[in-house]
Formats: sequence, C-alpha cells, structure tokens
Amino acid sequence: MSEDLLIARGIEVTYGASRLLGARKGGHKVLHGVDINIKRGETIGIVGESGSGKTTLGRALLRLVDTSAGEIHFDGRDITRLGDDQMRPLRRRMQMIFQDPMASLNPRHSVRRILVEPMLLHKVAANARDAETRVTKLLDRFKLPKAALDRNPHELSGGQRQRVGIARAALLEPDFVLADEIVSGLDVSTQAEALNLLKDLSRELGLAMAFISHDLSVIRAVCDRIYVLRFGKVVEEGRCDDVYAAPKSDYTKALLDAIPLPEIDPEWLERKSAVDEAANA
Ligand SMILES: Nc1ncnc2c1ncn2[C@@H]1O[C@H](COP(=O)(O)OP(=O)(O)OP(=O)(O)O)[C@@H](O)[C@H]1O
Repeated sequence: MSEDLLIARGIEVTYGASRLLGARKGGHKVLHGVDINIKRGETIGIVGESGSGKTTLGRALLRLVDTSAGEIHFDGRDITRLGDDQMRPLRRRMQMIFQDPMASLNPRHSVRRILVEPMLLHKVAANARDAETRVTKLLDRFKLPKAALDRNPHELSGGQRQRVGIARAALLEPDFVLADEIVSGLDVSTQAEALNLLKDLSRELGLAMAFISHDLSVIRAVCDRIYVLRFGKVVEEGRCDDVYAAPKSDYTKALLDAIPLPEIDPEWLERKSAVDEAANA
C-alpha cells in the first residue's frame, strides 16, 4: 500500500470554458498545473491570498469541479474521469467541512437528523437506531449537549454548529477531510477548540486532512506540510516548520510578514518590566 492517499499531477481548472466539438474554448484558467500529494494520516495546509485558487484546488481534489488537464489518484485509483455513479462509493471516504455551517447544514432539520441521515445514506450504520446510538456516544467527544440533538442549527452557537459539521463528517469514517476556511468566522478560543478536535480526530482515526486558510497562524497550529499558492500555481511546498523558519519564496515571506503579532496585554507588559528590572538590579 502506497503511503500517498491522494496524488494530483498537473491539475488545471478553467471556469466558463465553452465546449466546441468536445474541445474546450475560452474561459478563465485559475489553476495552472498544480502538483500535490497527501500521505495517509497527514495534514497539509493550502495557503495563499484571496483568489489564488485554494478553494478551486480543494474542490478539484474531491472531483467537485471539472479539471481541464492533469490527473487525480485516490488510494491508488485514477479518479480523474470517474462519472458520478463511480464516484458515489468514494464520496463517503472524502468529506468536506465548510466555512459556514449555516449554509451547509439544513436549517429545517434537527441536529439528530443532520447526523443520522448521512450515516444511513452511506450505509455506515445498519439502521436508524444503530446510527443514533453512535451519535449519542460521540456527543461528549464533540462537546455537544444531549439537548442539541433536538435543536435546529440556528438554535446552536457558532462553535457548536461548526462541531456538528465536524461530527457529521467524522461519523462517516472518511479517509480524507477537506476543511475550507472552517474557523475564520469564530472567535479565537472557539477556533482553538475546533482545531484541537480535528487534530485529535486525525490522530485517532488516521485521517488525512487538507486545511485551506488565508490565516497562516491557523495552518501552523495544525499542519505537517504546507503548499503556498499564488495565481493558481504552487510557489512553495515544504514541512511547516521549515517553511515558517526559512521561507524560500518572496511571496511566502510576504505572507508570513503579514501575520499580525499577538495582542499584548498592557498589564502583563508592566508586570514583565517590573520582573525584568528586579532581575537586572
Ligand atoms: N464557480 C466559479 N465560476 C467562475 N469563476 C470562479 C468560480 N469559483 C471561483 N472562481 C474564480 O476563480 C479564482 C480562484 O477562486 P478561489 O475561490 O479558488 O480562490 P481562493 O484562493 O479560495 O479565494 P478566497 O480565499 O477568497 O476564498 C477567482 O478569480 C474566482 O473569482
């Protein structure tokens, strides 16, 4: 078994191309020959400015947008040209968590239904009772109160909603999870909670994950390796620690320079100066 779960070579995506006698014409090319590989159990980060093609790349890896060139292999199988029917059995294994759970969770369904139905659809659970037993067992794990099961998404906090989205993906026992800007709408402590949860899950379940974010501090907290995208091309790739310590491309350096410094509590600064002064006296 190869250690690579997902391999993409020379991926190109062109939006709005018209087809003339089978050939693609015109359109706006947003990915220009991207190579990427994700090992089993590995977490990678995809970073870059707005419009650099991060979401398009993520969706191309899951075969949610058409590619105009290149190849995608998942678990040793070429999936580049599989039709919907052939992709269906693989869909359970490749899950996506979205930035805005309000948009991805059906507002008219209870949390119970949101969690149970996909398990039945993908035949992960034998029946509704089995599915509900599994959901109930996992509630603590996802820091969701039992009462949340009877609520609709809009009756939950932003953090709880995001954890329902994560739980829905995790209950399907995927091999790969794509997380697209999933913590950008949350406050810092809720972000940390969601990221730690995903980190623990990836470790426990041997999940491979791809995190898309424009926030390089989020990526650093969770990823083993990082791909830096600019104008639809990979300008740098490497182990997170190496890239953050010594970025090779000027573009990565500029992105890293743009990370805001943590806010410093003035009281802490005062106490620190007093301690420093006493030490130097
Ligand atoms: N469905 C679409 N149809 C046409 N053009 C699109 C579509 N989706 C994205 N684009 C264009 O493709 C380019 C890349 O968009 P993409 O969303 O992949 O970038 P991104 O790096 O994820 O940006 P952001 O950080 O703002 O989400 C942009 O110019 C965008 O306008």
